[in-house]
Amino acid sequence: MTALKSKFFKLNRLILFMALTATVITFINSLYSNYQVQKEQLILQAMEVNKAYAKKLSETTDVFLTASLQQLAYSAKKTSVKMNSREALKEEAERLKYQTDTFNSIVISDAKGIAQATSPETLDLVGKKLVSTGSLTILKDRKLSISDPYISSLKNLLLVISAPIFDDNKKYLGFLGGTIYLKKTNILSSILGEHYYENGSYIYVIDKNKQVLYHPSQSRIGAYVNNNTGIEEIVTKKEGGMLLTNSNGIEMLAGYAEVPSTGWVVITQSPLESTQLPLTGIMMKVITRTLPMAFAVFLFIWIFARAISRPLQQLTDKAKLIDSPEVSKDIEKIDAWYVESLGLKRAILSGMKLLHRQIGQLQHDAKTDPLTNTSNRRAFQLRLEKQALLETPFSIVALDVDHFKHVNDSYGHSVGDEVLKRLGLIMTQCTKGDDMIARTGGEEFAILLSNTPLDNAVIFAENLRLTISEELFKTVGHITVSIGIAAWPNGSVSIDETLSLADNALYEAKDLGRNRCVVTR
Ligand SMILES: Nc1nc2c(ncn2[C@@H]2O[C@H](COP(=O)(O)OP(=O)(O)OP(=O)(O)O)[C@@H](O)[C@H]2O)c(=O)[nH]1
Repeated sequence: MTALKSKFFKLNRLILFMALTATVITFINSLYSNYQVQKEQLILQAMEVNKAYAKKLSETTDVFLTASLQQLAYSAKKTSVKMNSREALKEEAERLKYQTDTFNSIVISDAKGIAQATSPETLDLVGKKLVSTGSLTILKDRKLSISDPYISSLKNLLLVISAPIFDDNKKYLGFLGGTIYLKKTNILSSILGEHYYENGSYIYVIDKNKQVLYHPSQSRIGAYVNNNTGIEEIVTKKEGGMLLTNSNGIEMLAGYAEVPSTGWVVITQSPLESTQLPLTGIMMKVITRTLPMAFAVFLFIWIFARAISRPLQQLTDKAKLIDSPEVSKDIEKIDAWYVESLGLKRAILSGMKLLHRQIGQLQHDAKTDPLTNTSNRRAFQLRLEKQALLETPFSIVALDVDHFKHVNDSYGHSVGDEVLKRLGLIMTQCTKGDDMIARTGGEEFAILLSNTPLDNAVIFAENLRLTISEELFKTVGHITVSIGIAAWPNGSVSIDETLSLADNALYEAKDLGRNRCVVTR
């Protein structure tokens, strides 16, 4: 990953992105499922309403047809004695026609199919033979019946509700028929037409042959329904609900129910689209009610995520300053409140501790002579530079073991080492905290006496020389040392020159016979 990318992908931003994505996805998902559920509910409801409505209308139609048949049957019984009087028959026809709005016209025929009376009279059929298919079927069947629709001799699309007329000896005398003109205002249109919905809903009635008996659009009456996707199921099942595409290609929710006395089917249909109209309003309500919660969830995730990221962010920031000695204290203060962050904090702290310890060890090693555990030449040089910087006065005591080669040669190198170690200890015991002892060569040492004037340094050096000469070294016995002393400041002499002056004094001490102190003033 490039540096640019890694800078962009900050934990805070990632968490914000995660919180936002989670909230938006949840919100959209909940909206979508709500939408689907509401849609299904609305469809189911509309379907149930249409089914119930179709059932109710089919029952109403059935009640009307049954009542009409009863009415005609009763009238036919009364008419049997009037068959010889056209006047009486005319009166009965008039009564049936005008007493109720049930029929568009009434025809009373004799057994041969000759019309004996009509109402209204304008039909102009009296005395004429009825030749329409409907009339011939009625004459043949001789029973209470409701005909299939047919086109009459007067070119009306009609159906006939008829009752046979028998005398007391069961002799067939003719029939009494009430017609319903399907394409004109009729009782069916009165029963069904007063029921209508808004939003493109409508009712229609078909017979067993899928021929339309009633439809709000008059041009459809008498036509056969063929290009409706659900019509086969409707005529087979006779009762139920379904989604279909009507003859105009519109998706409709249909409920349908059979009229038991005729086998007709009443169908109520409403456009699928109109049933979904309330959806927008419902969804708006869902959105306005869900949004505050979604916002609260987002806020909660964000705040919580920030709380999770905070200790990690702080640990990262502090870990960058790992070389600073103060940073451990800052890391200690970080509130690592959950297990992983606490583990990380502890790991960083112990890592830092280890690192500082190792750095300390390395620093110590870089400045220390491993044999005598005194400082080395490099550390001594740095100390001199510091003295110069702070302009603190000091004295240098340069010390060299006399005839050390003889020690090595006589007792071995390791005995010589032990002598050097012991010397280091003796010098340490003789100096103060602020002084520095360094091994500057094989058997050479230099001691920096801080804030010590030359006279005091001479006293110190003389004491040290005596202490060493009185010391009984293991295996070796007594040894002596030669010492050169110089002090700073000393006129225009530099600090480096001061060390050389001490060295020179030491060589002089050697030359003068060893085991002595020589001062450079
Ligand atoms: N055991 C031991 N010997 C060392 C060490 N460093 C240097 N020497 C020995 O110290 C001796 C120094 O010898 P020289 O330079 O001749 O000096 P000296 O014998 O002390 O004689 P003067 O200084 O003239 O009195 C040599 O034999 C070195 O091998 C060390 O770390 N351990």
